[in-house]
Amino acid sequence: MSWRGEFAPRDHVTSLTVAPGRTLALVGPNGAGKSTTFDLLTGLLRPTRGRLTVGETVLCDTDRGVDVPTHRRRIALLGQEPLLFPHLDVAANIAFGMRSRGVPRAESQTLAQEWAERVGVAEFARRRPHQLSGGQAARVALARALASEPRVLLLDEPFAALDVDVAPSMRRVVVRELERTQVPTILVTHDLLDVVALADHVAVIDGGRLVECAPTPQFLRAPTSAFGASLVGVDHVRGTVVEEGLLRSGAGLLVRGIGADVLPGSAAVAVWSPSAVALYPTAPLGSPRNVWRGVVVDLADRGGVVRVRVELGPGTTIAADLSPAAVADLALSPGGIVHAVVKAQEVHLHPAR
Ligand SMILES: Nc1ncnc2c1ncn2[C@@H]1O[C@H](COP(=O)(O)OP(=O)(O)OP(=O)(O)O)[C@@H](O)[C@H]1O
Repeated sequence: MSWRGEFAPRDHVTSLTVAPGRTLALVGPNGAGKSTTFDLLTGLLRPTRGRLTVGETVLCDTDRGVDVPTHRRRIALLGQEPLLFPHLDVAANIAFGMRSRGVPRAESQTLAQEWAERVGVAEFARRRPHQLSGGQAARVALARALASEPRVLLLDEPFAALDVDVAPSMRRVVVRELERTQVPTILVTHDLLDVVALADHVAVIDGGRLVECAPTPQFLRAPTSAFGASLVGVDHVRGTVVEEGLLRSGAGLLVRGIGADVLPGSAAVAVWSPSAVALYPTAPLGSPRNVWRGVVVDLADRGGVVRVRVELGPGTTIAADLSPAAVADLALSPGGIVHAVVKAQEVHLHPAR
C-alpha cells in the first residue's frame, strides 16, 4: 500500500508505504492528524492532491481523476467499538462482508465458521452481539473485517476499550491473523505495547506532518521526535526469552521479569518504569532482583525527581527516577559506576514482533 497526499484545509501532508504482511504504527499527539490520515485512505475525505495505490490497483489519484468510493476500496477499519450488527448472530456478522462481496451464502457460512474457530468464538456462533463479552465481540469484529479480504486494514486503538487482562490475548490473535493473511496494516495507538507487539515500523505524526519514521527496534532504541521520546518514556529491553521469566538481550543482558504469555525461544520486550529502578554504589545481595552494573550518562531535573540515565552496555541505556536526596547521598555524576536494581515483579515481559 502506498499513499502520498495532502489535505489543504487542515494543512495535512503525509506519505506512507506498507508492504504486504507488514504493520505500520501511526502515533502522535491529539489533533496530530491520525484520523485525518485514515479518512483520506478510506475515502471519507477527498485529498486536495494525492495518490493511493495497493499493488497495481489505483484507489485514488487526483491528477488522473480516479476516486474509488469508500465502499469499493476494500479498506477495513477496526476501531475501539466492535460495531457489530445487533440483529445478526456472530456467524452472520462474520459472513456479512463476504456476502456483500458476492460470496454465495453456503460458502460464506462455511468460511464464517472457519473464521469463528480461528479467532476463538466458534462456540458463540449463534449468539447475538449483546450476549458477548467485550473481548469476544472484538474477536468477531476482527474476523468480520478480515473475512471480507480487505486490501488494507486500519486499526484505530483496537485494544483501548478492552480489559487489561483481555488485551494481551487479543493482541496475540491479531498478530497471528495479520501474519497469516499478510494484509498491510496501519495501527493508530497511544499504547507502546501495541507498537512493540504489532508494528514493524513506526511513523510519528505531529501537526499534520510525519516527523519520524523508523523500524520499530530503532524507534524504541532511539526515537528522534519529541513525541516518540515521550512515548518510549518507559525502560525497555528487547531480546529472546531463554527460560520462563528470563530474557536475554542481543547484547547479552539478562532481565528477570513476569509475564504469562511469553514462551521460551520467542522474541519479547521487558518493560518497567524508571521509578522502579534503585541505584547503589555496590551490588546488593540476595532476592529475585535484577542487578546490573552501569555507568551514569547524565542527570536531568524532572520537577521533583531526578532522571538518571545509566548505560548498562553498548546500546542499552535505562532511566532511573530518584529523589534529589538520593542523588546527593549517592554523589552521582556522569561517568560514575552504579548498580541499577529492579525487582523482577516490577518487570513485565511482553511478546514482541
Ligand atoms: N471535522 C473537522 N473539521 C475541521 N477540522 C478538523 C476536523 N476534524 C479534525 N480537524 C482538525 O484536523 C487536525 C487533525 O485532527 P485529527 O482528528 O486528524 O487528529 P488525530 O491525530 O486523529 O487526533 P486524536 O488523537 O485526538 O484523535 C486538527 O487540527 C483538528 O482540529
